[in-house]
Amino acid sequence: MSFATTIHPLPFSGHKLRSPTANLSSVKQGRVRLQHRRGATTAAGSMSTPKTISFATGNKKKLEEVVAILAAGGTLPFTVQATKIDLPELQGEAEDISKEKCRIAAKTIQGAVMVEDTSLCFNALKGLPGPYIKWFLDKLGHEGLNKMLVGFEDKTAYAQCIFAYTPGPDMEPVTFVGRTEGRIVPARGPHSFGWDPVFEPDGTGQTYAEMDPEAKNKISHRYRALDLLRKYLVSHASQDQS
Ligand SMILES: O=c1[nH]c(=O)c2ncn([C@@H]3O[C@H](COP(=O)(O)OP(=O)(O)OP(=O)(O)O)[C@@H](O)[C@H]3O)c2[nH]1
Ligand SMILES: [Mg+2]
Repeated sequence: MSFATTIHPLPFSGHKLRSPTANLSSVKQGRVRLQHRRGATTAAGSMSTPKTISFATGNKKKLEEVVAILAAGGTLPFTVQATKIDLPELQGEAEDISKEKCRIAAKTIQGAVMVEDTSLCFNALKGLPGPYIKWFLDKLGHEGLNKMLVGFEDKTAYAQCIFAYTPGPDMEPVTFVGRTEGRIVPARGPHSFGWDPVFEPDGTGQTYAEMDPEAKNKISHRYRALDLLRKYLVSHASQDQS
């Protein structure tokens, strides 16, 4: 399989995606173009990777990281298009949540789509808050997340990202799980993204919030899951570009 080695990350809607102050509405329908060149053979029919895949999310920070991770990862034979959708916060097991978000997004978009769902799992609490971290963070804040573990010696936790991808509505999504192990600590670093200040990945001595974005994007739960999805999409890409 041979794909071009050049990558052409185009800004999501007029460069605004890279700005921390970017408005979500400004990234609607933004895109990163990752160009391909001629290959040799054709991959499997209806399941081959489409030329354009929507990344559906309502979270601009996720979008920024996904763009940066894909742009750093080399050539891709498809274009990723950011699509702002208010996806429901579902209940259940993390993988089922991600799949269902994907089905809903594919039905809404009527096309190929990827989504992700992120969990923050405390080992002392057998994986909770997990996919419900959004509400726990919202209601309790960083201090409250720490207080949840006051009665436990075990402060270890893992950040988990599950990407779900489908080539289109009516097709079963496939999922890709990325985990980063760490522990919950009192908040350190800028408060620019969710629970980043209270999660310290193992072996780094820094919270996600204290790390350079490039450093986070090399070890993060999101990077690990997206790397698996990227490899899947590349391996399923049609190489017949003539
Ligand atoms: O500090 C953080 N570092 C991260 O790397 C990260 N990734 C996600 N989150 C937050 O964890 C919850 C997941 O919920 P979530 O997956 O449903 O996301 P969401 O509702 O914001 O977007 P989406 O569902 O439209 O894609 C939400 O509060 C997100 O803001 C993060 N916080
Ligand atoms: Mg959500």
